[in-house]
Amino acid sequence: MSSTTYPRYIPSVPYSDPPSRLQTLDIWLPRSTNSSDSVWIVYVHGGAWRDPTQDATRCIEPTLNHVLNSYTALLDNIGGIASLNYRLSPHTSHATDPSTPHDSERTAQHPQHIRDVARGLQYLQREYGMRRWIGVGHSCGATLLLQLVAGIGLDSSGGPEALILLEGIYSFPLLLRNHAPPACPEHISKIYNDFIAGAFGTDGSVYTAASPVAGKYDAEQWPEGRLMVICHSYEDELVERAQRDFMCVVLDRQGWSIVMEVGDEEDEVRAEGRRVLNVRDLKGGHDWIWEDGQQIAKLVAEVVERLM
Ligand SMILES: N[C@@H](CC(=O)c1ccccc1NC=O)C(=O)O
Repeated sequence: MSSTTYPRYIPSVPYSDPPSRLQTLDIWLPRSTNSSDSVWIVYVHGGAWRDPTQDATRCIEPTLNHVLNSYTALLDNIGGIASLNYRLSPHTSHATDPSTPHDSERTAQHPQHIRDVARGLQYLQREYGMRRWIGVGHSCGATLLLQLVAGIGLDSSGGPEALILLEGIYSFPLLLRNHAPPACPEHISKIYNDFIAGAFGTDGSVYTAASPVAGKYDAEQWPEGRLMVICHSYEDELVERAQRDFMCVVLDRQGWSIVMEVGDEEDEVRAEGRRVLNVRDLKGGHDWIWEDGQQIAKLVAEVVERLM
């Protein structure tokens, strides 16, 4: 007879019916039972909605190792850690793994990505009793988490208590404008146009409506929201600071209290009804941030502690 031991890692769990290759998630459980107060961490990877080399397992691994090795006290408050895959958009020019037109896992278009993410979260709520949770998203993973709480491309939305947003894309029109010639070389501009068109089609009005900056983040739309930590590194060579600045303006207008400094007394998320937006600078290049994972683990530990 086999007994289940903890901590327990469960890879590639299908969350859809019928199951499919990328409608899966990885779960890490610290123990067999959870108190209803415990918080889940849900990671959503980036890769411009199309990069086959950025998946749920690989992208959370460095962060997960830091959490498990360096923040062990934290685990008492964590119900589980999950990392989501979602179906991707085409990437026919990928150097090592180009997509083919008949691969239904790699021909997705908005709102399929966000609907997959929402389905994955519903699965965790249904099958693992996930109640309280914190979303962590890198690049287009940050975009997807804001679309989720704003209900962009969804019939219903469901709420994390906090979001950690890393090097995210929040306005598609601004991203394309900031990567247009002559300031940006033609071949680079084409990459941005290609992945936005791959993920959202070629109708520019969709870009505006689907951008997180067009969403609502007030207490009516997202009642569970208490804390957002929105992060950017000046060394990010792919997503520019203006994306974060634009998102902060939108959140400020919708009643979020911006706190720039660590340990500022304004930063009191325990106060009833307070919605705090922390703006943080990270170090390192766009992908190095998740490849290294140390800064992400530290942020996760901090946010869990502040919510408890
Ligand atoms: N590695 C990606 C590129 C990528 O991820 C990216 C490029 C520019 C700006 C943002 C990006 N990723 C966001 O999720 C690709 O293969 O298309």
